[in-house]
Amino acid sequence: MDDAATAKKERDPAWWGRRAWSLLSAVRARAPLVQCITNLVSMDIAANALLAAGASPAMVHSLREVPDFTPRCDAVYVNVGTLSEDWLPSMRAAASAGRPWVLDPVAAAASGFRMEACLELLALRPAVVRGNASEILALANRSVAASSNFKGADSSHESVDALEAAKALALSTGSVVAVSGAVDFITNGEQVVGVSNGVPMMQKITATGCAVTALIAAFVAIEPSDALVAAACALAIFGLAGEIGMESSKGPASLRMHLIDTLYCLDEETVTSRVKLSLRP
Ligand SMILES: Nc1ncnc2c1ncn2[C@@H]1O[C@H](COP(=O)(O)OP(=O)(O)O)[C@@H](O)[C@H]1O
Ligand SMILES: Cc1ncsc1CCOP(=O)(O)O
Ligand SMILES: [Mg+2]
Repeated sequence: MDDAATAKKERDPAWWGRRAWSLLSAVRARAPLVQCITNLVSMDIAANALLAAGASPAMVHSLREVPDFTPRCDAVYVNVGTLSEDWLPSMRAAASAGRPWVLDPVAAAASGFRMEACLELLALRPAVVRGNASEILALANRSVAASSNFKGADSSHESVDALEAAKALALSTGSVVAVSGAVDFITNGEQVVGVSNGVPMMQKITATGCAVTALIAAFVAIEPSDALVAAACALAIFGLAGEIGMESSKGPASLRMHLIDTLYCLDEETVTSRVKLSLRP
């Protein structure tokens, strides 16, 4: 049996269930410190998602604090959602501080300034870049939106539309690329993992994408040598929390609350039996 066939056989649903549970358990046990340089919209939900999962969020943005603070962090999370010229130097410095870090390229195609910033940050080799399909397509094509269906921070594409772009971006950058959507795809350019947890209502809560990227940073802090598995398991756990949270929710506001509560309460039986991850052919 060749390596790919062996990996596929080992990574059956039970294997993924055990991995997802062991990474969530390790986050709870070790409470990784995650520096977040994230947009103003997402700060609350990203910090609360990290806390509910067991990590320690710190929204520390000042360039002057990076030399003292960032080296003490277990991971760094950079998100360009409300990018300004003032924040970019802190993002560069934190990304260059030698800690594992992840990038969320919110609305990458919104402007030349934002696209250039994202490409510059990508060149600093994040362990993972997680975006929606439109963001990953724009980054792979290095293109600022021209079309009338551009929706800013929201996606106007399905995740599957960006799968080939994600693989190409992963190969050209050396980062793991995660495309979120109805099915999340996570790839290092060679292997592709699909995650089928989640509910459509998650798109109706602002900054759920930002929050799941923060969670990816916490999982990467625990498993820096396997960012593909860390990112896939974080997406599955977050999606599962959304799925279970939806059972008690009437709409986006109550889902936001129940998702965070569920993230806090997830147990081994629920995680191992309900995460839906698979290695794609
Ligand atoms: N149609 C969907 N069905 C199930 N889960 C979804 C769907 N769309 C998004 N999600 C989930 O919502 C979260 C945010 O993803 P997404 O909306 O794609 O990101 P963004 O907020 O950056 O646009 C992810 O966990 C993703 O899996
Ligand atoms: C609405 C908005 N505007 C700038 S950042 C932001 C939040 C985007 O969050 P997400 O990418 O998770 O939808
Ligand atoms: Mg987003």
